[in-house]
Amino acid sequence: MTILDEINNNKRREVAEAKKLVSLEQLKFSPFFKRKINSLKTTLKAAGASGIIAEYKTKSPSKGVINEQAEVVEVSSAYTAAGVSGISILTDRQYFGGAFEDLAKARSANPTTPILRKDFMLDPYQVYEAKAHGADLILLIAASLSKEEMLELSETAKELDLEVLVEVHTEEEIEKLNSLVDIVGVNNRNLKTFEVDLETSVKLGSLLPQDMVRISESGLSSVENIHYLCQAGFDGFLMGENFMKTENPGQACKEFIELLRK
Ligand SMILES: O=P(O)(O)OC[C@@H](O)[C@@H](O)c1c[nH]c2ccccc12
Repeated sequence: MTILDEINNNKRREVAEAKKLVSLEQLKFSPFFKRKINSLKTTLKAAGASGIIAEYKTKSPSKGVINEQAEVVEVSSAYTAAGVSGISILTDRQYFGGAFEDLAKARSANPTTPILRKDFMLDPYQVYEAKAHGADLILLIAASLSKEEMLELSETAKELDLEVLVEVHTEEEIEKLNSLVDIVGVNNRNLKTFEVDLETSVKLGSLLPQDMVRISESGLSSVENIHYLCQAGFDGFLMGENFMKTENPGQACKEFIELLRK
């Protein structure tokens, strides 16, 4: 069994429990259901966009504890002030130390920044959870879902006016895309082995539909990485650990974007 299988099995149990505690109807009472979303697709294509999507993540299966003292409102607000194009908030508690409250807090602190709910989505119920806690977009990991499941989850997202980011890591997974997908993310990290290779982005990027907004995810740590991927046609760059492993992730992000703009 791979770590991804393990995470997904745990997620199925969590979702079954959550459904017993909070019904879909109850989730719909959240005031966040009434807000209009901030489009990541739009901010990534805007003139002068940094393209940086900064992630809030305190631990991970590949690195263990990354940051013990970070505070989500402080970090996410600093990310926005630094000029990010979007923010990614981990909501998986078991493996990534995340929480729904982190998402809701980041939302309230950053009313105009696009925010991704980063989790392992397997059930339409989770799309409602994302909406109820203030997300603008959801992540669908192609390695975990069939083409049919991806379509069903994409349809639910569209019903709730959420954007859909699909993560791919292999050529075969590109076949699972559908017309409701807003953004494709190429994960440089193999979720089965944790190995990171930027060439994954370059190779799969060339196989994606030309007009598809695309981002490169994981293992990015230098301005050179970003320039390289920009030349390969990428519009966005998802960075977590590089900022979160520092004492002041917001400041690290600010300095990075300043360097990028030089
Ligand atoms: O911390 P990094 O190497 O900069 O990576 C960020 C992000 O890409 C990574 O956290 C990630 C990519 N896809 C995921 C799917 C689930 C959880 C986490 C992820």
